[in-house]
Amino acid sequence: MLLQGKTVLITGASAGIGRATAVAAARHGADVALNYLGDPAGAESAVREIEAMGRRALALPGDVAEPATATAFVEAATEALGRVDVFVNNAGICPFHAFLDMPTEVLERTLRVNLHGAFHMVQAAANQMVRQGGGGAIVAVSSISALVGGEFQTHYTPTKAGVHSLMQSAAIALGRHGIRCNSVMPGTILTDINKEDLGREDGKRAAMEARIPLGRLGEPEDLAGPILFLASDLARYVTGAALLVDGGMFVNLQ
Ligand SMILES: NC(=O)C1=CN([C@@H]2O[C@H](COP(=O)(O)OP(=O)(O)OC[C@H]3O[C@@H](n4cnc5c(N)ncnc54)[C@H](O)[C@@H]3O)[C@@H](O)[C@H]2O)C=CC1
Ligand SMILES: C[C@H](O)[C@@H]1OC(=O)[C@H](O)[C@@H]1O
Repeated sequence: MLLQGKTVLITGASAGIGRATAVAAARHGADVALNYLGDPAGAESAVREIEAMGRRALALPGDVAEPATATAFVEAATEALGRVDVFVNNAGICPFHAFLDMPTEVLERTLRVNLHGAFHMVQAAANQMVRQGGGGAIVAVSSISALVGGEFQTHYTPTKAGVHSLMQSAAIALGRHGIRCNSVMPGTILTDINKEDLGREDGKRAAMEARIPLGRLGEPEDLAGPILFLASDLARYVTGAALLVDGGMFVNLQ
């Protein structure tokens, strides 16, 4: 039990990595507040799964691109669950698009959800942790894409580098309050975000798989362990760090 009696808040938790992490946190003894957008069925099924383990859970809708969502989420979660021990910034989008004709609205939406959303959410969670005292842990879902490029991700990869950078700077700003800030960098994980891209007929999925020394694409549950480790006291002296969770894809140059 890594998070016995702790309260964990997670954004984008109705599906994929966020949902898997929410359920795993409950399995490790935490009560969980889930933010989501546009998928009430996914969020409610996660709540039921968590409650079946005897933990408390609540799902709150909200678009992380709106700054007001952050304070509303943290306030509602704190009122319902009492405090915020762990915050996981996970919500994100990746609408694959070519660079030369990237629509401004696609660029701006991606920046607002992935980067501005992360900033406002982390700030709101950190303020609650400072108010209540006792420290805390923040884990952001960055990406291998913070380190390497993608032809159809010129709007997306800077947001993932930005999230990683946000954790580094926040680690300095919040260390005096006992709040640790780290990021995970997933490789390619099978979720809704890339279902269409990996289904391309030019063999994209096979090409990605061939780069991975462990021989398979990731599953959402592969991220839950590393995120919970960074959130837990096992990582009590880890802050400002980034953990690649990619089956070895990044180091596989040749
Ligand atoms: N799947 C992958 O290969 C990788 C994913 N990531 C990151 O992992 C995070 C989670 O993505 P996945 O689980 O893969 O995708 P997903 O599409 O399964 O889950 C994304 C979640 O974020 C929510 N969301 C999207 N926009 C939102 C908004 N404006 N406000 C609130 N919630 C919103 C969705 O409703 C969903 O619950 C993202 O930040 C993504 O960039 C990073 C590296 C690799
Ligand atoms: C959406 C992509 O398939 C996924 O997201 C990332 O951050 C990495 O680029 C993965 O391949």
